[in-house]
Amino acid sequence: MAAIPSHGLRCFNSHPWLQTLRRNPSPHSFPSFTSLSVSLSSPSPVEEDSEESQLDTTANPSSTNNSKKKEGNSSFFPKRGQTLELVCESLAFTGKGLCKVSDTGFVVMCDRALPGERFIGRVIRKNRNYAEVTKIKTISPHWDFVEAPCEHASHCGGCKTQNLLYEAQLRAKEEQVRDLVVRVGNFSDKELECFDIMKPIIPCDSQFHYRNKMEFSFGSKTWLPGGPLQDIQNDAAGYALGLHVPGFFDKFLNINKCLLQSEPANKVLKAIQESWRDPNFDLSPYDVHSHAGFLKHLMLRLGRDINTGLPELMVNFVTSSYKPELLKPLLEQISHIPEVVSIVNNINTSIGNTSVGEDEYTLLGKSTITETLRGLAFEISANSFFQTNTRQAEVLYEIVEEYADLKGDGSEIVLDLFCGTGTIGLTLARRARHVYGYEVVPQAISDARRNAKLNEIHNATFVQGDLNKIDVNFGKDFPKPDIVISDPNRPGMHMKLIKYLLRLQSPRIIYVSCNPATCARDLDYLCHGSVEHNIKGCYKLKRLQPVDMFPNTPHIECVCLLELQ
Ligand SMILES: C[S@@+](CC[C@H](N)C(=O)[O-])C[C@H]1O[C@@H](n2cnc3c(N)ncnc32)[C@H](O)[C@@H]1O
Repeated sequence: MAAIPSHGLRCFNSHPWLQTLRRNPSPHSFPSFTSLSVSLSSPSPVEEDSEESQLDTTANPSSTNNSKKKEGNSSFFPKRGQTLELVCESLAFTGKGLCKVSDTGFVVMCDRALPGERFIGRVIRKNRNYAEVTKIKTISPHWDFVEAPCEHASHCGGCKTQNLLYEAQLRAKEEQVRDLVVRVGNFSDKELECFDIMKPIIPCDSQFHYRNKMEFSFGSKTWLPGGPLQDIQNDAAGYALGLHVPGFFDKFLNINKCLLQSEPANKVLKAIQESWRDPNFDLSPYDVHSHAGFLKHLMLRLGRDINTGLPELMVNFVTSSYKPELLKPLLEQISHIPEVVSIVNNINTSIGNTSVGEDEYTLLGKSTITETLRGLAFEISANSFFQTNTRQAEVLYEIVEEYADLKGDGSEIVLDLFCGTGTIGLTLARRARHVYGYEVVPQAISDARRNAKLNEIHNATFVQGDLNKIDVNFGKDFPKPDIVISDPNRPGMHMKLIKYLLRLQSPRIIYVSCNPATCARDLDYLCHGSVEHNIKGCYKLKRLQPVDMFPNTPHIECVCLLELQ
């Protein structure tokens, strides 16, 4: 397993602002996790200003800053719509650029501002102790600039850091994890360092084409970068098939090719792009305002044939009703592509934006695809969770196995919480007495059970259930585990589960996380407790391994090893 040298510590020390923020937590310091997450979870999108035409011409940006200097640090708070000249100091958690207003130190966050970049931003949102701006003009570029290979890179919500050198992306991610573990998790830099807890981030060998699953949305209005919405309703030329414009549920950037997904997936996307607007097909995109229209999402998922190792692709059309005859012409365009082995149709009649259907029909080929991970075969259906970067998932699971450190004599019990299709539990089952997996999605549980059979694993039990709703009876159906694996999705663990784990006192917990902020919070609860929640921590953080599963995006994965004190 390749690891790059630890940039984190070096970089951390070379950023005096970060030290200052920690030493001097003032109202103008870095936005707290809580305030940041509030603003993220309840965004009130403000239209992005379009380029310089929107610039406040009555005051040049530097004079704006100068006039504010006179007001003094404590009273400085920018107004909505105000323009500021800013320099991005670092990438904060969620991938936004963190800037400070000169002299006042007031913190401003800007999407797509990268470290070292000098730019003019307009205030679009004010939070308790920081503001958010939209970039309207770059004055000088960021450090570590590289040309982004994708034409959509500067607008698409998928890749936000494509034009940042990969080593700089890794450095920033490592810094963010360290920062959150210190600020939110209440671990000291010293203990992370002295006890060799935090490991250097593990890079991803492929920075493109690494995603095995992409979900594109159909929309009735294409958004063109820098321009107004193409408001030509009912005109197929204005229809979009692509990704959401960041922060907007109703604007779509039309995408013909995505560099994060595989070549076979791009072949399918191209074939559909070239045909779905054909008026003879009578296909309409679903409109999120009027709730009229048929096509909602196109999900493309890549696996491999477990015998030949050849790629196999699932195409999932999510539609608002079941009208297979309408999809027929599209099927004709893609069924000849050799990698396409499964075409399914999820029917989602809700007005929400989700791609999970209430009903699913197999229109062509198989209802699942397969993939091989750490020597085991897995069947994956359209709506089951499966790690989206297969190669890096192998790296992640190898770390989990290392941290689990099973004796291999078949004496130990493993509890796999948030087990998805059972991938982690099944890779450990070979060396355990029994694995118990819990997961909320019924389809994932059936996949997990089928996967156990497929691999002739007979010592694994998978149970469907909501881990946010456990009661005092949870845990009565299985023996006390020696090792708990917990791999929640972004919101992290519910307090009920934290309390259960603190009562359970299993010797070892391996916490796999795709959100370092909630991970840091949960580590704090498990290790230090919380007066507010009336819990006493009883674990010690032994290892924290960040893994880059998602190059060119702000997402970070971590594996943490906790031992009972
Ligand atoms: C990050 S995935 C991990 C899956 C699996 N460990 C893996 O590596 O493939 C999180 C899983 O938690 C499940 N999940 C989310 N909320 C849940 C809840 N409240 N109770 C149980 N499972 C939940 C999701 O369906 C998903 O399969």
